[in-house]
Amino acid sequence: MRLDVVSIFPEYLAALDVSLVGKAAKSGLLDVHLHDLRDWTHDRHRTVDDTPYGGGAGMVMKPEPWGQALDALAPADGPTQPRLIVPTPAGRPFTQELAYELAAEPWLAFACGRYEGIDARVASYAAERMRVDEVSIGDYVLNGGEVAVLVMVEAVARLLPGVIGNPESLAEESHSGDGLLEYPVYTKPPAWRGYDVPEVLLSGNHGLIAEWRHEQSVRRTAERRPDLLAAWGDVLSDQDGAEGVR
Ligand SMILES: Nc1nc2cc(Br)ccc2s1
Repeated sequence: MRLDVVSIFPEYLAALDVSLVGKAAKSGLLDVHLHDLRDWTHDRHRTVDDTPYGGGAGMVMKPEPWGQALDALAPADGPTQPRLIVPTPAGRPFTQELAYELAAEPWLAFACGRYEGIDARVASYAAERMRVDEVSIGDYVLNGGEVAVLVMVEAVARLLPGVIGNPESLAEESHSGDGLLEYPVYTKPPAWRGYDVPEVLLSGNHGLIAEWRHEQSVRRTAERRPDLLAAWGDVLSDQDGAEGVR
């Protein structure tokens, strides 16, 4: 997968060279290209923003640099086009489902907005030749799209075949196929500061363990994300809670 990221702070994306994503890049699974939007400005101050039409506080990112950046990294007469992702608080929610969808794309481009956002005509211009998704990573406002890109790139990259060691671990994560939150996990020692690992996990009875884990997932989802529980009936039992038996 090729990834292009355009930002006025490309150094913000240096984190993509670290850890799992960095390993994927070094192994050739990811081909990451960072671009400084100011490379497509032509005035002495390398201006990328201006005051908003219609008034209001803050500044808006000018369309010209973005248009030239998109034309440079994805020429209109090129053989293929990227899928353009524009992080914005006003976007569609970024979900695990969307992460899987993006992981299937051969080429993603990310446009990192700053200030009050990017002139709306840029997305319209881009949509003439590439798929454009304006995406939100949550109902809060950041100072720019760079952090959102780091979140989305990590969520997408880890789904690429060969990036994480044990693909089986993807199946049981929160927000994986069954729509439930992940069950609580434990490791040695069996007793720690007055907390014991739930007995069922030490039993070796894989059927009981699977049943306990499912019930814990449902319990957690009901407590923390009842909105996700719409598809599940009340299968909670009155077994010991996940905090362990004191
Ligand atoms: N939650 C989010 N906040 C922001 C702010 C700006 Br400015 C650009 C993108 C995003 S995504």
